[in-house]
Amino acid sequence: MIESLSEYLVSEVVLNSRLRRLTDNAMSLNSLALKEDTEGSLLGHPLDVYLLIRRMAIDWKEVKDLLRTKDQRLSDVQMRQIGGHSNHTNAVNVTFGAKLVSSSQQIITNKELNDAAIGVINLVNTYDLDIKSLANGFIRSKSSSGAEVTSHENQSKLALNTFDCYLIGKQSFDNKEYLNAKQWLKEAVHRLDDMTSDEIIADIFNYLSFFEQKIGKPSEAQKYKRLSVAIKPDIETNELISESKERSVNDTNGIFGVKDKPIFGLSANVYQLCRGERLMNDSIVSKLMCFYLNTTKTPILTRIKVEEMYKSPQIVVIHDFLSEYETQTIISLAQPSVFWDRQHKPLQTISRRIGAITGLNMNFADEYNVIKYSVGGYADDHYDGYRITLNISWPVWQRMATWINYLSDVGAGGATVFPLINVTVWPTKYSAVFWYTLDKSGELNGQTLHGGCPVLVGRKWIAGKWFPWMGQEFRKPCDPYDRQSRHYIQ
Ligand SMILES: O=C(O)CCC(=O)C(=O)O
Ligand SMILES: [Fe+2]
Repeated sequence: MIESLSEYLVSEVVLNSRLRRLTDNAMSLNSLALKEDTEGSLLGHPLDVYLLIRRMAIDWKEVKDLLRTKDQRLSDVQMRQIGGHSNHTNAVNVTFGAKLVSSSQQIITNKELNDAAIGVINLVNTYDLDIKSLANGFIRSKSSSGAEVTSHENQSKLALNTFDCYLIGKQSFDNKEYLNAKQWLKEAVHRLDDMTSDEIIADIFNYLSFFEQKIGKPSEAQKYKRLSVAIKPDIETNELISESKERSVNDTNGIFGVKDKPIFGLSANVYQLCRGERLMNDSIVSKLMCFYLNTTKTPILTRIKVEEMYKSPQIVVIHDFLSEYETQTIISLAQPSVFWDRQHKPLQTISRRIGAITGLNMNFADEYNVIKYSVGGYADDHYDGYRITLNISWPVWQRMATWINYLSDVGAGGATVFPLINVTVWPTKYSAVFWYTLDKSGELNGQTLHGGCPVLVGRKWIAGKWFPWMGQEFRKPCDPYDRQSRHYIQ
């Protein structure tokens, strides 16, 4: 669509500068998005993703309107694909960025724009990002322990404008994150220009007046109110900013600025773990070891580097497990995302190594499940098996263990976290993480709850392999009367 519109515009020579600017912006963002699909490295910044969606939602609507008034020939211009992303991989996309990519049939809707704003808010909350820096295109954490991604390549190509900060501020308000909302709206004020509509300016001042009133600064509130009314005399006053807004503030037990809505996970420590804070007791940490695995079972195994992340239930990271060739093979075969690995030679070799390390029978393992997370993509906390009790029959499809290969490095974020035992596993290309979900008794180990943190910068590719219970009874026999023992690798 962008290309056909552009051709049309060039031929008409009736362009005004506004139209030219809008199309130029969209063209450069569009080529960014297209490049991303083939090279996998662009659109790796939250603002690039947000801005692309905004351009599609807002600017194109404007282009369309401008053209309509100029020339009815717009109807000849095919409103075809946005972004041209039809050949995206079939891998699961748990992300607001990917939503854009897959919704190529239609003009992006306001709902998608709001989702993009929510994506930005989620990242701000999870990684405790400094809003001022982010609005300027930099990713910087407020706290010293948080994500610190300040290198040049992690700066967005474009900073946010008044409308963006206003939209994200309003969305934060709806999420009851009032302090963040206020900060976003202040950023909106800093960016006011003659492109901003009076409607929006008045609304920003109206919100700010409301915030100042709430935190007990009536004179500041008055100041903003005057500004707001000067622009739009008929604007609702503070007191009337609407019943629902008033009520939603009271919902937070009167504490102004409380973040009461986790985006994923059940507990606050999920966020801390995602940010890389160390929460594990020193006494537990001191017992964790790194070692070379000795096995004579297969000659392929020479030096397998194992790092214990937790003792019991045992969670281990296998460093440098895959080669570049093996990694690329899995990624290229990941269409469709589930496939039989037995036909591919490199995959057979990988399987033999996994079998030798874990002691599991690979003939009964699931196929790889390859997942690509884009910026903002995450996996909610979950167990890989079902909670069942011993008095009911043992389903053979119950999952017993999980192996995850990390197929990429991640610019920032994207850790795999176990919030109940304070374990953070950082995704590093070529490495793998492994744990048993079931104890020796056959019961699910309640401490293996885990999730994937939102990707902050870049991409995260993983290939997961689950092991159903069936087929492992001779390798890892269970004992329903042993309620203490766990399974271990080898
Ligand atoms: O993305 C992650 O790090 C975890 C994914 C996961 O737990 C799963 O696919 O079952
Ligand atoms: Fe999982």
